[in-house]
Amino acid sequence: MLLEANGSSAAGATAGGSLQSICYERGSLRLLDQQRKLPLETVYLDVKDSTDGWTAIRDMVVRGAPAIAIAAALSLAVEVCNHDFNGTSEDASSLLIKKLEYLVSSRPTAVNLSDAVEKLRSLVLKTVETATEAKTVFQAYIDAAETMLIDDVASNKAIGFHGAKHLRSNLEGLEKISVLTHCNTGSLATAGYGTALGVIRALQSEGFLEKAFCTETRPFNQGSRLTAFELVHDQIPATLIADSAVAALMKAGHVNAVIVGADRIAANGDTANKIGTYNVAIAAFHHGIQFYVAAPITSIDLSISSGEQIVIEERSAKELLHSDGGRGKQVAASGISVWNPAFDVTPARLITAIITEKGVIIKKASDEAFDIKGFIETAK
Ligand SMILES: CSC[C@H]1O[C@H](OP(=O)(O)O)[C@H](O)[C@@H]1O
Repeated sequence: MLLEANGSSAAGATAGGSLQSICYERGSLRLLDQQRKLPLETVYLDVKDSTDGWTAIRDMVVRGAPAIAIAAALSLAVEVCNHDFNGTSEDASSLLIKKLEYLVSSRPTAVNLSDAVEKLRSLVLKTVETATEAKTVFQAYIDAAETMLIDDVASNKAIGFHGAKHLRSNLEGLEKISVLTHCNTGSLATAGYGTALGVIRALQSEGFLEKAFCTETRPFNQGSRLTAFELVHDQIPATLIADSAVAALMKAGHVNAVIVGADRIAANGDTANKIGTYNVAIAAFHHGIQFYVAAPITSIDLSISSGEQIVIEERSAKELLHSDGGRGKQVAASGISVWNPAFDVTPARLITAIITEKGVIIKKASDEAFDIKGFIETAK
């Protein structure tokens, strides 16, 4: 059961004054409850084990493709760190793999979770080949899970660097640019700094950002509750708009580029992201506005050839029937049916380029699809 940590932290600012959704030290994991109204309600929940981790991910206490993967891995790390275990190294391996397979069932669309689980599973199987004690297997697992937390921030800063550099060279003639983003892809969706919001942070730090526009991102309101909070916290010039105002803002000439995150990118570049992203991409295409996806390589799923194969999570009707992403008062009439997909797929032909920590993936002029496999092979 998720318990509120005694005494919530200051308004979300933790290590180094930056916002963090994941507060971890060996043996202890606390997650910022992102169902709440940030920054008015800043509550951290204690996560004691993988069951708490699964619940926190399913309930979107923690959300965001990279953050989901890291929270899952660390929830199991605190479980094995704090529980006595009397089995063999083989027993430890079996326990970890069983718990990892359970964690991956918490949310289906973001590939980062299954990617992290597969990497950790392989590490456990390799470790147990030579380990003579259970604690050796557990220690290797904990070290690997902690490394994911550390590596993610560095990855996001590299995404920010490559993204800002690419936009500055591809939006020549503009002293500063205004960028629109959808959902939340910042420190509250990752281990810190963010992906698409990381590019916005990099543009701001280089003096190239005029303004960031963020959409509310109904029905969970990641934009109005989370992205607006991050932008205000970092004193980045920003304006919040309704999802339905995107096309009008573009038509008025206020948007120079769009940058969004990703939950799963297929081998051809088709990208699953928060519901509403496809709408934004169509509007950008109609208005001749560059549309960028920013994501770590761990968001790429080369096992699927196109977005048709991406499983789209459908969430509770309550998120639409009630206010505040489902936690508030009822607003829609009882008896109305609801369709509430949490993601949609933007076809590669509507995406200008994909910004990763290894560099920017572009299409050959005439192509509608990306050669992502080729990029990854050369980026190694
Ligand atoms: C860097 S976060 C990537 C991605 O995850 C978000 O989904 P959710 O809030 O449901 O976890 C959103 O699609 C972001 O773009």
